[in-house]
Amino acid sequence: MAGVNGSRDAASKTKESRGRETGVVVDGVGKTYGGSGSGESASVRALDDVSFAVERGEFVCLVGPSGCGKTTLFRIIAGLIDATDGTVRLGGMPVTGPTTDMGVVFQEYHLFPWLTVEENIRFGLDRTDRSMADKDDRVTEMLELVGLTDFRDAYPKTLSGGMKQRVAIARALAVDPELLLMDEPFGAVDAQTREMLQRELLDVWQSTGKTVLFVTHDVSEAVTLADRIVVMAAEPGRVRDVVDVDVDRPRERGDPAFGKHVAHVRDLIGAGE
Ligand SMILES: Nc1ncnc2c1ncn2[C@@H]1O[C@H](COP(=O)(O)OP(=O)(O)OP(=O)(O)O)[C@@H](O)[C@H]1O
Repeated sequence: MAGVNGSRDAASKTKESRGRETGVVVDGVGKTYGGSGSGESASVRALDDVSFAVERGEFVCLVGPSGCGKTTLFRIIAGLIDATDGTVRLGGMPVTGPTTDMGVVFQEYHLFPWLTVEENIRFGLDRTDRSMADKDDRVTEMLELVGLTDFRDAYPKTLSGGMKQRVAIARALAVDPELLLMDEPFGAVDAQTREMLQRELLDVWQSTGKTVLFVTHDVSEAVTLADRIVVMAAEPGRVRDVVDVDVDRPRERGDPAFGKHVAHVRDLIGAGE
């Protein structure tokens, strides 16, 4: 099991080795919340000098203890909040706000309850200049991809949690983003559905070749899914290590190599607590 240093080197290596930078590069990102200067509110250093790169087509999971800044980092990468220091680049371009180059999936689905499954998937497409026929084809393709063709006209409230999350994934992928960015997407479903969604997500990833950055607090989930795992430490949030998951897919939880990776990542998370 190779531990790779998640330093600035990782960010620059990607750039150098490929000429043109692809995938995602998180470069020296820091975030300080609050601190009014009047002494009324103390500042919190949520992230400090976080650097790592996700290569194009790679599946990377981000794990760490509660409060290590996973949500903060996710929001910075998604362009929802600004970093205090450093930059995030996608395909070599700085991320300065939300962009259709990223499909974002949250734990809480965020579907529009007044729209059908089809209309939810079509939502982002309607903000592009694709032709109507192209949009129709894309929606049909996405419904097939996530196995919801028969639920095209259903409303979200009639769907199970797992089905809602499939709609959210289809909606995120519909505009053909470079990056699929996911924040604890399977955190609200039962264990059996979670395992099914994990298998389905791997199928989607393998068939689309998308770059995926997936935040989870579940180490087994990270070892099931990822090519590499970025392990964070808290106070301040920083990269402790980056672990290669060199276990063949499909991965079995009973496989000793799987267990070894889980134990290693748990040790890294526990170190220093
Ligand atoms: N809006 C905010 N204002 C001030 N402090 C914040 C804010 N959001 C987060 N923090 C602080 O920043 C640190 C990182 O929080 P964050 O929610 O990003 O961590 P996390 O790893 O996602 O935690 P969890 O796994 O518990 O959700 C924590 O100390 C938190 O209290």
